[in-house]
Amino acid sequence: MNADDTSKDECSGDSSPLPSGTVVHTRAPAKLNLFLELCARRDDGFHEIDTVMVPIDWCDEITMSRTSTPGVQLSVDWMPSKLVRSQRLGIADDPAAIDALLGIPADETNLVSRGLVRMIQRFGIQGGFRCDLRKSIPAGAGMGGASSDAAAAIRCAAKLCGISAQSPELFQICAEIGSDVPFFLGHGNQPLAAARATGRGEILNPVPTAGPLDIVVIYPCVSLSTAKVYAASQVPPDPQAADAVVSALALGDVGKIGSAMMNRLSDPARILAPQIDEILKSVWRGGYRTCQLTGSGSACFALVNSTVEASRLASNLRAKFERSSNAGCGAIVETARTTRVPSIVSIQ
Ligand SMILES: C[C@](O)(CO)[C@H](O)COP(=O)(O)OP(=O)(O)OC[C@H]1O[C@@H](n2ccc(N)nc2=O)[C@H](O)[C@@H]1O
Ligand SMILES: Nc1ncnc2c1ncn2[C@@H]1O[C@H](COP(=O)(O)OP(=O)(O)OP(=O)(O)O)[C@@H](O)[C@H]1O
Repeated sequence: MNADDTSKDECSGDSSPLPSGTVVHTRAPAKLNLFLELCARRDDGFHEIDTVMVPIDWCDEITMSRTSTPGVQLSVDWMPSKLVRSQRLGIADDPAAIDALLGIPADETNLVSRGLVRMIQRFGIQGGFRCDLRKSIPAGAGMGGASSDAAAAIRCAAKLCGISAQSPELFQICAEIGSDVPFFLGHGNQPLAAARATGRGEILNPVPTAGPLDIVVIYPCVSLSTAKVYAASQVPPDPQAADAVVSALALGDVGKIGSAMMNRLSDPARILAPQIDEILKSVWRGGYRTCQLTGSGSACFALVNSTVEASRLASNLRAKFERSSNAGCGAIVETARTTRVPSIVSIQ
């Protein structure tokens, strides 16, 4: 997926209800946190944070249509299949691990369902939606998969029902569903290549970038609870600011970005999941100090200088961390590039 996938009409807000039977499709990109600081613990159980996020072209896919039947009919599957994913993770013969890592709810607890139910209620939409969600983004990885899916489904519903993509209610619904969700809506009329988020993560300021960044993502065979990682974290006495990362992003200077990167949730996540510690130390020993945890984990990522370097690092890390099936938990290593959100909502 590249930046051109951002639809112009999606940004112009031209909307009228689509004919009955129309099917729309969009991608839901993952995100990485180049910087994440804890500024304070709030009385409502959340933290004031200062974070810089970039969307990447590792995406889930959503296909949606309206139904005359009220409610949300949701199907969830993995790309290319749950079996292939379990084999790549080395858990094909471990039903408990498959459930823990690949078990995605298809009921009202799925953030896609939560978002669509709120759309139906907030806009008095007649009937309901059918949504087919095809997963690629690992869950419990700190990559914003569920949040991105929710924002993508909300944008598809808006397109189907002739609701402007700029309607403030869309942002409100996203902010109600989760702290990461508003980021995936983009920012006003402009596609978003990077954002600095404060509050609990819902207050967004676009960050200028010099162009796409090349990345290697390593997802270990473990799913981490965001709430548990935050609960195990400490607010520092002197929180760092994201200004250095923001300036380096504008320059597109990978070395400068790398030396300004930081994630305050890394230490608690490494204690909760020692696999993360093993991966980080191994990649750092390989000379990639730009490698760090994203969000609340468990995935880690390294910034590199080119797609060639990304391919080379990824093949080295696959040899080290990926297992054949049934050889015990491994990891999934993928190259990626930063992109922009939201992606186009296309009519099938
Ligand atoms: C770690 C990040 O992914 C970084 O982008 C986000 O801060 C988390 O965003 P998210 O997964 O959408 O989180 P939410 O679903 O809103 O909150 C899940 C739980 O994480 C904790 N949480 C989340 C956000 C925040 N600013 N402070 C918190 O302490 C709270 O215990 C909350 O109940
Ligand atoms: N659409 C969805 N995709 C994946 N998981 C979902 C979805 N809806 C609800 N979930 C549940 O939410 C849990 C967390 O999923 P995920 O990690 O993708 O969420 P997130 O909060 O957006 O991302 P992050 O890991 O950055 O916090 C999953 O383990 C799953 O049980």
